[in-house]
Amino acid sequence: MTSGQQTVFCNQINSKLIGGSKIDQSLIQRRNANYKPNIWKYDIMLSLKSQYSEGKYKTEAQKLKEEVLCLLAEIVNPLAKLELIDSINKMALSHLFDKEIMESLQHMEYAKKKDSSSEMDLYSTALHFRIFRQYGFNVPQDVFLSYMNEMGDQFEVDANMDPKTMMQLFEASHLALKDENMLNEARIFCNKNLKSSNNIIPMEMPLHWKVEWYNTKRQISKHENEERGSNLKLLQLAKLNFNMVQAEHQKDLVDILRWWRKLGLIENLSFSRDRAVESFLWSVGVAFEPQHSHFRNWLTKAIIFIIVIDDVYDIYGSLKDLEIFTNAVVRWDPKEVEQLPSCMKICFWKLYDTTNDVALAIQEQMGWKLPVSTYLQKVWAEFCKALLVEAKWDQKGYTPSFSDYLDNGWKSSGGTVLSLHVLLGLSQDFSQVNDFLENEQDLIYHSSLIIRLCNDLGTSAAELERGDVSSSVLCYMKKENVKEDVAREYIKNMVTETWKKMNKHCFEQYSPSLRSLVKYIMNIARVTHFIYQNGDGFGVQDRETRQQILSSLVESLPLK
Ligand SMILES: CC(C)=CCC/C(C)=C/COP(=O)(O)OP(=O)(O)O
Ligand SMILES: [Mg+2]
Repeated sequence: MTSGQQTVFCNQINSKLIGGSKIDQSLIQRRNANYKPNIWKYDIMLSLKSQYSEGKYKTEAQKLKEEVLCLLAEIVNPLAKLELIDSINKMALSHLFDKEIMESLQHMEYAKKKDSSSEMDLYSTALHFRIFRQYGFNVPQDVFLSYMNEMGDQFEVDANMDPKTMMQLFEASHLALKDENMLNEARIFCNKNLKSSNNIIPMEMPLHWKVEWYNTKRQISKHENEERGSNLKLLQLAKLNFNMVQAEHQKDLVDILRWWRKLGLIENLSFSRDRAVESFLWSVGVAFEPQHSHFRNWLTKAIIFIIVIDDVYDIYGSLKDLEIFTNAVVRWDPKEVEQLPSCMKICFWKLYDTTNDVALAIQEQMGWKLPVSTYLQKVWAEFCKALLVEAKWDQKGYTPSFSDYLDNGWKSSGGTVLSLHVLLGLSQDFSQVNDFLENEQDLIYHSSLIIRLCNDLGTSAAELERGDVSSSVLCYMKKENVKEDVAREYIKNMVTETWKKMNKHCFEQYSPSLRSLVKYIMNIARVTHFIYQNGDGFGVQDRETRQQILSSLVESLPLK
């Protein structure tokens, strides 16, 4: 039976059953997505233990940190200082030097204002522009004006410029805001020229879209190859810090796997993905800093449930089941699931218990008296309601309009669930959570939209094959009557435009703690880029995702 026929069959059963009578579960045909089983041997993962938790390494790292601080203070040349800051960031050390980097940049900005005659070449301009924007300084795009043609609508520079400059310009152009035409031109110019010189410089995702922690080892080895004497201490610190932070992540992972095994959920859901390790990798990508262990624990649990519940809606549940399940989540009431098949009952109970436990843990950890579970429950309800809308479309074989699809799709992406965990787990106080929800909603929306678009770009092929009809790729193809490759290009462009809208939050006058919340929410979008860059990194987890897990969570760096 094809999946389309299955859907029809399911609908007939649904219409027979709706009307209050008890559901005969044996009559319902269930789908199966044939997702591969978990590839990680939990016993081996549970035995992960790193020597880098030992106190002696902390002392060594502190000494190296002080030496790098001296280096940062000593460098007078602005370009050399910016390059050092760039290296610190790329090797995931920025959290150790946040205050000093900010002070250095403020000082540099002041000095530049005093001496505005100093000329910069394109490489320095682009580096300066990117680093300052990253730290919230409102550098105008006009710094690139002298590289534009007279009309100001095209980049007029040598396309054979040295690769280092081209890469720097490429990176800078991704910090553009909406309607910044010069930066848009710069991006188009670099994309075109980098593509044609693909053999010399491999085409990459821009740094601004990359997950800092996933990229750290590569950056360390790049620096090692280009090593200049003065940066030796920085390199030593980066390697040691990587191993020490990884040791913390390993402890977190062990905690999560113990919880996951004890929960005993997946044994009851044969159709669903068992992705505890991959979900943990996701939360490491959102906040890798060692002090955020609790947050990673809470977020990983949420991600595991997003995946499982998504499978319940996309694969297993009949429409009647899904309406009951959604209603139970909306009412947050275990009594509502009586009529469901046992696996869905168990899924609800486990979600209910886990969410309430996480809410209590957040309250305890943060010292809040407010009922955090109400916030979490609401966001789970919104997620399930959006999944129900998609399930109805799919099971009826109905393709929504592109805009209707996206209006629902950003909610079904799970981005709001993830973002709320960021706010609850990483805010300074509860008023900050409420302020953020009131004033910065668009950031949550845009980050969620990127999840939806990247997910659709990565998974639509398999979903189309399975007979699912809701995907931005398909909706756009139908709306515009175009082929798949045209739709994919359009959606890729939408991702770029959405980043521009998110970038505006880089330049708001935020407090440092609010600035980091913005960064963590943007990190959600960055992880999505990684997971779905070459297809479905969650569904098919034995390629890039596996490599990244080994590299980030399992294998330490040899220290010479
Ligand atoms: C953990 C997070 C936030 C994941 C990203 C989006 C998501 C809901 C994936 C579920 O898998 P899927 O590929 O089956 O998604 P969908 O069914 O929505 O297409
Ligand atoms: Mg799905």
